[in-house]
Amino acid sequence: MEQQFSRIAVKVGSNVLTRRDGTLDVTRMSALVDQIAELHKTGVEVILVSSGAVASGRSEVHSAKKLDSVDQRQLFSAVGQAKLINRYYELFREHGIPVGQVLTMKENFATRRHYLNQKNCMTVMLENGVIPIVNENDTISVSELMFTDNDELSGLIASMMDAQALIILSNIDGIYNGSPADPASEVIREIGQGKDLSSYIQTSKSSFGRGGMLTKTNIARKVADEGITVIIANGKRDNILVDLIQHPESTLCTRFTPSPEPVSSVKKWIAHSEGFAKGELHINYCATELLFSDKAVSILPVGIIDVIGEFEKDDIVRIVDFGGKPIGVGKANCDSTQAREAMGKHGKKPVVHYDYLYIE
Ligand SMILES: Nc1ncnc2c1ncn2[C@@H]1O[C@H](COP(=O)(O)OP(=O)(O)O)[C@@H](O)[C@H]1O
Ligand SMILES: N[C@@H](CCC(=O)OP(=O)(O)O)C(=O)O
Repeated sequence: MEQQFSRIAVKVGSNVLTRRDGTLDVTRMSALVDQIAELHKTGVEVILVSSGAVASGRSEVHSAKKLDSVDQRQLFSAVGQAKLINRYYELFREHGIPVGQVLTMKENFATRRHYLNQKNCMTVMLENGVIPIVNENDTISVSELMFTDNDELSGLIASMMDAQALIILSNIDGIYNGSPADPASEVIREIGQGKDLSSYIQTSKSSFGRGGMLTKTNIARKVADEGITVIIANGKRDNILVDLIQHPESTLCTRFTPSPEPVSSVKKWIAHSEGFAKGELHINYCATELLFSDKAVSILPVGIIDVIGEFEKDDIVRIVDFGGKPIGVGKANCDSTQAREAMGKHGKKPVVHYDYLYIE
């Protein structure tokens, strides 16, 4: 049977991999590994983004003194990640598939150079038949250096690796159109572009999860807007991965319709760089109108009314419209002093070139 996708990213949430008492659910892991191995053997390249380090370390160490939340996370993840990757290594070895560990953090996506280094690492792994198993490096990513959760990380990875699909496996069948606990609620099967889901999403999270359904939904929409199919499905259901790929019509899940327009690799990087912005370019009404038209336009000094913050050439800057609303991000073509000097003037070089501009 012809398969729809040749490269996918699969994100497995903590709750899929852990039992209620917080111990690692090796039976579930084994079932997921069997499915990934089956897809791998049919020629689908899989990048696995796996949570579960903290959850699996929790049962291994019992500290004599009370630990604060940062110490706990660092201790449990250091122990738990070793346990997790060891299990994966053994399970994939039974299928004759080599795996490699990629531990990363938010900062590694901030500069284009680090970004491309990571991309190269995973590309060379895939080219050599190695399945990358990615997780956040929880031992050193604390507070503002942390990803919201691994859903955010999986979105960045799917985008960076030009995956055709991102499958987010949680402990729920998809996004419900009401409280998941309400029997009248149903799974929304397809979510088109521009659909606002905020009224459906409860703030509740599963017991070991970090971000909840809201981050999943936000990240899913952003990634789908880059032309990548995003699927949210239940990782606790038997054979879910294989069914999603081989029987997409009859398998329960929520699917985000991907944008039909391809987005360039550099624009994908910029799209996910909002959190690294070093400054702001405030633009006038006319420039805002032009940015939302069909034309490919750059941010020219003549349309800039204010430059906030200090930034260097190639830093990420936020684009703010005439009403003070952030509307996008871009890579600066000059530093903030040069931008201020050129502001409001005609005939000057773009401060952000169209190729390095992402408007939301
Ligand atoms: N409308 C909704 N549809 C589905 N799940 C929802 C909804 N609103 C809130 N949730 C909650 O989101 C949880 C999944 O998010 P999360 O706890 O982050 O999981 P994971 O650990 O897999 O990342 C579900 O278990 C559910 O309790
Ligand atoms: N890096 C953490 C993942 C935490 C996290 O984001 O969990 P989840 O919300 O279940 O995807 C770990 O491995 O425990």
